[in-house]
Amino acid sequence: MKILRKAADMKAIDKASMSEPYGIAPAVLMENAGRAVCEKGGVYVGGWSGKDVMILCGKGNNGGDGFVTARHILAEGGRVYVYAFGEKDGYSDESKAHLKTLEAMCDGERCSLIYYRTASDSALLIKQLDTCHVVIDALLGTGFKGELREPYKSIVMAVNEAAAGRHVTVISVDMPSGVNSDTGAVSGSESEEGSAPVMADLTVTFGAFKQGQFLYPGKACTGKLEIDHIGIPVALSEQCKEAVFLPERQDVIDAVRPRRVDSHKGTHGTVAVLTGCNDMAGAALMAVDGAVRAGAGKVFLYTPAETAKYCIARQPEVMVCGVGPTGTRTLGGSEAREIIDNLENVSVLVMGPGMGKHEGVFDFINYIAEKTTCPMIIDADGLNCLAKHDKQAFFKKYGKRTVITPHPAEFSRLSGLSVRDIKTDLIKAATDFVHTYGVNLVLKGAPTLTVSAKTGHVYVNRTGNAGMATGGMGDVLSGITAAMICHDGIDSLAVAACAAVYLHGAAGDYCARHIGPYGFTATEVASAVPKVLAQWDEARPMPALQEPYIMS
Ligand SMILES: NC(=O)C1=CN([C@@H]2O[C@H](COP(=O)(O)OP(=O)(O)OC[C@H]3O[C@@H](n4cnc5c(N)ncnc54)[C@H](OP(=O)(O)O)[C@@H]3O)[C@@H](O)[C@H]2O)[C@@H](O)CC1
Ligand SMILES: [K+]
Repeated sequence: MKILRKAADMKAIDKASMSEPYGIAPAVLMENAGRAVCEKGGVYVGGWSGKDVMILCGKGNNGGDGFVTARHILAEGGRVYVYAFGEKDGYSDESKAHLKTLEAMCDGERCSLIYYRTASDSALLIKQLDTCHVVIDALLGTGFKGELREPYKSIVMAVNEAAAGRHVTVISVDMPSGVNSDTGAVSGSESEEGSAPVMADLTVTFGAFKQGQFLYPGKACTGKLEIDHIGIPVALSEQCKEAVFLPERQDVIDAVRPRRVDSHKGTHGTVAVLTGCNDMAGAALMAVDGAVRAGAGKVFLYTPAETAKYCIARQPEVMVCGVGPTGTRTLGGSEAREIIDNLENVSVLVMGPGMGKHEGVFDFINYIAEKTTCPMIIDADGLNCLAKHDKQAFFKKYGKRTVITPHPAEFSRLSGLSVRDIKTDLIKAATDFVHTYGVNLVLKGAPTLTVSAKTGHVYVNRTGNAGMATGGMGDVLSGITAAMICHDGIDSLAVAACAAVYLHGAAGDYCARHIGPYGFTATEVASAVPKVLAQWDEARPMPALQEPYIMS
């Protein structure tokens, strides 16, 4: 599974590479970084020969990578215009060494080096932009934070205009300048006069992916993303204490193992969805649909007697139980007491979707939690009611066996943070909450994050699309999550939730491909789940029991 890093992690890895026992010279990592940009960038632009390339080098080590890139592009037949924004003496030793070599190669024809100082340098730069084919953005990497300052602000604006108007290709070194590598926050979002970040066509990153390349809005600036390991020792790049992971398709396929051929419905768990109110039967039906489609062995729906009328026979595979006497329209404490004995053999509970905002919801959930021991998924109205009660006490008792699945507005109510603050540093908001309350969290959005209460590990999901930004998707996800918790071979709530989120997004992607970019429904996403599972089966080697030599 790929690991996403922060700037501080990269600094520590960089330092450890240079220290005992490895002792890699800093100039070597920089050399490898610059060479990687030339190689991967060359493939992207169809070779450097005959290309005019502007290389913008900032004051830090990102700029140093730019000096090396220039030398390699030159060797590949490109013409380079290098702008250095730092003072010669202000660069790090390794950047200085590479700058010195580049300086010796300048002939004013194929290689020019301009120390950017005044407005006249800016005029020259903007004029040269007109004729360049490619811009290499080595202004700012992992060292960037806040808002772009001048002169970068005006230069980045000119580069973006050239890219939009003249189709100049922009290749960013490590990070698009103006994107925070930890949070994905971008320059220009805080004030109207702020400057937008570089909009890269390609970003070549080093050693590890950075968190900000996978979080919006930074993700939208990154373009195609390539990685080069630049010779960092594997043991260092694989260290994963408190890591943020990027699960890939194969990771999820490995976790969601195929069913045993001799399995039966008892092997695949019993899901009880306890939810619904008044006439809000849709959310409950979509939650059970998610559980059925993702393979739960048996699915029960316990819903108020009045709601049950709409649910019975809508999905014949589901056993619908109306709770309370005729006329019961909500679930509260007395309804919980009525059904508790039926929940003895349930493998996982789902509560919250379409449950309503009345006071009884908390009594219901609290009583069920107290009298059961199985995993619970709490979503939507279940979360809104917890936000109003003593969530600290609730999660202290039940957090470890609970998965909560809020969207940002629900998470805002739970955490007390504004939606804006949550989005400004999504990973911090999510991990702080899990550290405080000790509950497994699925924070829905683009991207959805899953955080494990047990390990603190964060999983950033890559599947899904904007067509899924519509009602009912979260209800379906809660059902899929329940089925994944029951799935034979998955023994961690966080891994089950992470697999469910990936599967749900992949089913949404299937719908976007086969139905349309949007306009598909949550029910259609649930129906696409078995199709994605079939694709995963095709990607696996044949199960041992079906191999011909055993059959004969
Ligand atoms: N394994 C590794 O880690 C390796 C890393 N390598 C490379 O090093 C890069 C990290 O280098 P780094 O630490 O020198 O930081 P970097 O991104 O050049 O920026 C520092 C400069 O940014 C400036 N600045 C900050 N905010 C600003 C703003 N808002 N607006 C304007 N300026 C702003 C800040 O200025 P100051 O605030 O100090 O005045 C300072 O001058 C990394 O991304 C990768 O490319 C490779 O060489 C190989 C191995
Ligand atoms: K950059």
